[in-house]
Amino acid sequence: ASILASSASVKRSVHELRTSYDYVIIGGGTSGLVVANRLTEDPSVNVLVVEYGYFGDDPCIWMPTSPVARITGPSCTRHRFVEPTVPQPGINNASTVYMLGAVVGGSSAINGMVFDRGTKADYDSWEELGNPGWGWDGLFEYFKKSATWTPPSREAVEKYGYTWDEAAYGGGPIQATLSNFQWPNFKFMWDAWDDLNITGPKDHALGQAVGLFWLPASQHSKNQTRSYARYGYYDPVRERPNYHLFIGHKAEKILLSSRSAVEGVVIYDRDKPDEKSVVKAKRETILAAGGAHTPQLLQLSGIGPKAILEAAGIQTRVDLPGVGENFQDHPQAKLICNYTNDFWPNQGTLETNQTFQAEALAQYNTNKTGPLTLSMSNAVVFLPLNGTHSSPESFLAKLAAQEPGAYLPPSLPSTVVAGYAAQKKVLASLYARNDAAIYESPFNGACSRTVILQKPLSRGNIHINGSNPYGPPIIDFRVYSNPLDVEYAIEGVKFTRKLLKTASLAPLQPVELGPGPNVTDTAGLEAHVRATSGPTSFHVSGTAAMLPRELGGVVAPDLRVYGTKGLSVVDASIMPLIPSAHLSATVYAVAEKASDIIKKRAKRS
Ligand SMILES: Cc1cc2nc3c(=O)[nH]c(=O)nc-3n(C[C@H](O)[C@H](O)[C@H](O)COP(=O)(O)OP(=O)(O)OC[C@H]3O[C@@H](n4cnc5c(N)ncnc54)[C@H](O)[C@@H]3O)c2cc1C
Repeated sequence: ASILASSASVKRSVHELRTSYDYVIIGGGTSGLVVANRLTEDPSVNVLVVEYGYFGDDPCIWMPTSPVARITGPSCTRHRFVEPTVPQPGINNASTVYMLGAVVGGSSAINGMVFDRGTKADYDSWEELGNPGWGWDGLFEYFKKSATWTPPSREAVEKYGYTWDEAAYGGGPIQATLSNFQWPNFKFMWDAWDDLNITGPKDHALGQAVGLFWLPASQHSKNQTRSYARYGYYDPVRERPNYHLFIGHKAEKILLSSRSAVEGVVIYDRDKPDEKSVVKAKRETILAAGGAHTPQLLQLSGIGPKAILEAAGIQTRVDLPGVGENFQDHPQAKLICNYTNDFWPNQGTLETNQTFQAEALAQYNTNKTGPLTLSMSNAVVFLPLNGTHSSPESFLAKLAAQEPGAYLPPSLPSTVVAGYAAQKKVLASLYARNDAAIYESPFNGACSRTVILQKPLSRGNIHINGSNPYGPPIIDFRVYSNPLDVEYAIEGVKFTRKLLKTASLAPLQPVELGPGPNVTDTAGLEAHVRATSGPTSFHVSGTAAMLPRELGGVVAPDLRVYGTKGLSVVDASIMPLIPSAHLSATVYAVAEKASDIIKKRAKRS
């Protein structure tokens, strides 16, 4: 066990807890640890965090880059929820293993460490949907408050031409940087995008995340380890006597009074589900269990769509149809290719060549350099509809003509449909703009490309299982249920093909393997897209959306759950529309802002 894990604030048994706390936070993940840190800044306030996971001190957590898990032995399986998902008709009935962090630090402990923000237009659309103060101007200070920028080495800056703008960052707990290492074939891919006349901002993080740009990682530049919620927000304050972190315990449901005020939270040791206890908050109970488990907990507590609760035998306390609906993620389509004349070494070498792996590991362990300091990728293109679709006008016309309810799940309550109608208007304007991204393709030099759909029009849902309500939730992406998402995926693959014809990639002699150069008709491309797409980038969001209640909202702009007293949500589930970015930076900013909102209302009461 680590030294940190024996800190005074860590609790392992209910007998070590107080009878009540000012705040109980459910989930010691990305958002939960931010809010706990900020609330315990006031020594007169005490906070309990209930976290299902334990501390994760394994290399698969602290070392950057994903292939490394395979190199360094035991993977992070024990620090993950691996939730089943519903087979997806849109991708030939494939189902996916859905991973989420189940460890102190939550998904920030196991994610790909891409640390980017969406565009100004992304967050302004949240405000437009009825959330004053949640636009770019209202969030920017919190993006800065949560993150610190440290430049890479001077040598790397010169070699790769890295650019940034310090104005995008403050002095916050999460460390952002770029690796001192890139694969030799990387520059060719960067130049290939350049050949397509794609330019980009000096730093994406000032609200202009469109074009070709550097993609920071949440990484400590000095020792080249992951920077995440535990290291940034928990470890530095772990000795605060007013902060209790209760690990290895699961929150089962929230108990409500007859007037729907929170009376307590039922919890149990994750290995002893029959021995239940109740913890109580005097001021607020705060849900930070993440986009899949927050709606599950609400539903198990009787807060959710009546029909779903009834089917599971749960008494409805607050009929809130939006709980678990509006599920959004970023689906990934693929262009598969190979270089005939690749450089050695490359990403594939690290994945397959054991001698090279051993050398890379030694290099990392000895002086923190080399390929293992590079997380998923440090460069990306984010692009609008215009330029990535062969006929943006026809796409926009088809979108305008769609009935809002046409491709939503059947028998969806009218408020949720109304919410989607409102989103659709905002989405139509985002699709039409040149300063909002619809297409993403991150890269590190390898030939094959993912085309990540940034503004999916399909909506999924996460419901408790009628026949086993306390088991894992049912996760249904409903990927490609809206035919325009399939159309865009096809167009995205077609557009990406242009890369392979660029002068800059010519020396590497790229060969298209999937769909294959002969596949040019829509039916063939559609078959490829459906056979090879993944439904997720592990960006679960939107399932307890911050929207007006009459639009299927679950929380108000002050993050309190409609129809309840003393209950709020601070995690990725509150995002009404998924931003065009990987989510962690936004989750940190949201949780920073949430902390201020919660502190302010405590002062007033
Ligand atoms: C595999 C993967 C790769 C990703 N890659 C990237 C990336 O490269 N860049 C990026 O920006 N984002 C990435 N993301 C997304 C990003 O990490 C998440 O959106 C973000 O961390 C979510 O924060 P959260 O606070 O909403 O939830 P989490 O951080 O998941 O926190 C939820 C916490 O609640 C706990 N919990 C859940 N249920 C209960 C319960 N009933 N009782 C007690 N505790 C409970 C969990 O154990 C967890 O610690 C990735 C996510 C995953 C899973």
